[in-house]
Amino acid sequence: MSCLVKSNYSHQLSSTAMAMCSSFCPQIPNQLRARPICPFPTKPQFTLSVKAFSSETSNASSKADGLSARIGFLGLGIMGSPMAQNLIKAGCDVTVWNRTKIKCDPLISLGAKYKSSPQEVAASCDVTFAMLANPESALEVAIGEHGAASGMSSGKGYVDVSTVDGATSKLISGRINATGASFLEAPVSGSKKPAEDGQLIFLTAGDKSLYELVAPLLDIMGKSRFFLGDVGNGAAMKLVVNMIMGSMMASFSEGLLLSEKVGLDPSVLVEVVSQGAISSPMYSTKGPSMIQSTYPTAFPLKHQQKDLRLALGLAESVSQPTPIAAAANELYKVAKSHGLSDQDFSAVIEALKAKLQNPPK
Ligand SMILES: NC(=O)C1=CN([C@@H]2O[C@H](COP(=O)(O)OP(=O)(O)OC[C@H]3O[C@@H](n4cnc5c(N)ncnc54)[C@H](OP(=O)(O)O)[C@@H]3O)[C@@H](O)[C@H]2O)C=CC1
Ligand SMILES: O=CC(=O)O
Repeated sequence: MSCLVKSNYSHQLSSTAMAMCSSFCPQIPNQLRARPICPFPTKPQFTLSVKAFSSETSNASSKADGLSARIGFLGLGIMGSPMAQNLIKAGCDVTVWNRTKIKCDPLISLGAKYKSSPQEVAASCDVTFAMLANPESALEVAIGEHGAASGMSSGKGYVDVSTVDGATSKLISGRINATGASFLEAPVSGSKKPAEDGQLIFLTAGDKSLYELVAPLLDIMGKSRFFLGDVGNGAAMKLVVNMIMGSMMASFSEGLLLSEKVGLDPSVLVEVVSQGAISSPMYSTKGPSMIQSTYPTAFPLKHQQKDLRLALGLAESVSQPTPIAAAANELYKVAKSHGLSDQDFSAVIEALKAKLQNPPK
């Protein structure tokens, strides 16, 4: 396993690193170049890999001359839109597709190209990212009719950043590899704001060469990246992290409601929690709106429940007891059944309120 973190690097990029960064994103503005957005290791290992993406030219030097990698982005929801936007703002050549076409428009106005199917995006790009809702949509977009796989071929790369289970990821990987292309799973930890701020954490696994090749792009969208080995390990890491997060939010919800019931001010609870050993940015950012019973969506509740469901499946596959996550999952299911799927996952607190626990007959 290896991990690279933006802040671990010197803010002064080596000239080689800058040249490599430029080969992907030739128009990175100077103010971004001054920041450590392309934190290469001191020994860049990209020269040969860059050639692999250069489908219109066969030598790396012409690539460095400005024939930048063409990047596809499939899925422009809460996460995909800001991620693609950061690539565009960094000067990358980005082609977008989204099932609901209108969500492409803001990115097209920023300079993105548009293609009308995942197949066309993959066919016209060197590396294609996909950020989709769940295993079903990730499969449909990757290997369904007019899916990305049908536009892939040797020398191209497919990077799935959606949160799915390992079996889904392996299925997609197999179909992508069968075209001669490379596959990397790279689910992200971090929500809407980290996506906007380029502060995501990438949990990658699969083709190491592709990982190294797209590292400068991951560094535009994120603050750190882990390479975890074989396909399935990135998905598993993401599901374990989100299993913990879902349980934490359910427990926090119980605490907020209990504090209020016994006459305490839940805002003070949020403050106390924020100063102690269980402090988490999640509690301090979401606590105040939860107290107001408002749940502006950053991470949709339906996705958190999907992640708990997939994590429970993962746990079952290795006979690992996870009773706390199982209980939390039931709460998210209750919340979903009351129409809260598209609210932020902090709306799980509603499932603990008497009116939802004992709905009127
Ligand atoms: N939001 C967050 O905080 C985080 C989310 N994630 C994960 O990232 C992924 C995306 O999340 P997020 O952006 O929040 O989700 P959204 O619900 O905002 O976006 C989902 C995307 O998937 C597309 N989609 C859904 N079903 C299909 C389908 N059948 N065919 C084609 N496209 C489809 C949607 O297209 P359309 O616009 O047409 O509906 C949209 O582009 C999920 O796996 C989630 O678990 C990971 C980290 C944080
Ligand atoms: O998957 C959600 C997140 O915040 O990470």
